[in-house]
Amino acid sequence: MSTAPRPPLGSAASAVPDSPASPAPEPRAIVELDRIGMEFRHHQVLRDVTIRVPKRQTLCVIGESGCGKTVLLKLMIGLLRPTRGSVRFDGHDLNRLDSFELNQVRLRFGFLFQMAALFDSLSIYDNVAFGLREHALFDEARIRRIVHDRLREVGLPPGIEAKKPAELSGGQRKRVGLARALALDPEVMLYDEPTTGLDPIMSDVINELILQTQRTKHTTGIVVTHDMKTVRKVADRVVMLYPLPRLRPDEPQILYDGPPDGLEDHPDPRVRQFVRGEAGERLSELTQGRG
Ligand SMILES: Nc1ncnc2c1ncn2[C@@H]1O[C@H](COP(=O)(O)OP(=O)(O)OP(=O)(O)O)[C@@H](O)[C@H]1O
Repeated sequence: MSTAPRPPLGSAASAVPDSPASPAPEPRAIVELDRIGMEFRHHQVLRDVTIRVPKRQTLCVIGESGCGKTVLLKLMIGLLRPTRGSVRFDGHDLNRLDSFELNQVRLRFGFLFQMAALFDSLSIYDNVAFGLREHALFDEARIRRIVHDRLREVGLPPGIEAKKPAELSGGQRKRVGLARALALDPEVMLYDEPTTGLDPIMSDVINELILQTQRTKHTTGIVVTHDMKTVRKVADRVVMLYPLPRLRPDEPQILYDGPPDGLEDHPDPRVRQFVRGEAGERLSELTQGRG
């Protein structure tokens, strides 16, 4: 058995030369979900969902609580395997990768979790350095520079490095989480409800940082959010999912896929109600135990 280190996964699609006669190609998708179905012990959460995310796009995924948005993010990085359909990253079918290759793919993602998910017992410095050390890519002097730079980019002073997460505000913890997610220069950033629990000003700071990341680092962004201000500020495109229990079997689960400015006056009242935050029939449905 060979013990030689394997080269990093390359781009499968880039190996295909462009034909000079062919029309301008569609921007290449970096993340592709193709006819995904997802069930947990007979509880079906996603049905026949297809989403292609081109490089550098910022996609916001919206929809009622429980419709499967976080599951979608986990499928994209292979933390969950779909019951049906395929997930591809930069041309590679995640289902066909072994654990080494899947790890190589995950290195190309940054993930800002809902509650920032910092390690309480570690200092802020060690939290941001964690992934850099785990992957043993750099010496400590280089790690120190990267940690300083990332904390500065998210607007946190150097004095914060020695503190523990419990000493920080929610907004500061989110920014540390972002600094950590950006430490390895990811090509794709996944944000799971990045502004939940923050005041309006701090929410806007986080939205600005998402925009800044997209503009200066040219990352692809996938943002799961309930916050329509985030959608209006950062999205190039919006996908709205609907909870399966409230759909007919023949209805598509994606109610909307398009630019953010098409949401407000969309013909489907379920889309309009969601973006305007109107309860509509929901209160009576909930009181009748149908929600
Ligand atoms: N590992 C799991 N095992 C069993 N069920 C799961 C698992 N992960 C998610 N689910 C179920 O899948 C459904 C969708 O969950 P998900 O977290 O994706 O919803 P969401 O749209 O992100 O909701 P919210 O907006 O409230 O965060 C829920 O009913 C949840 O209970």
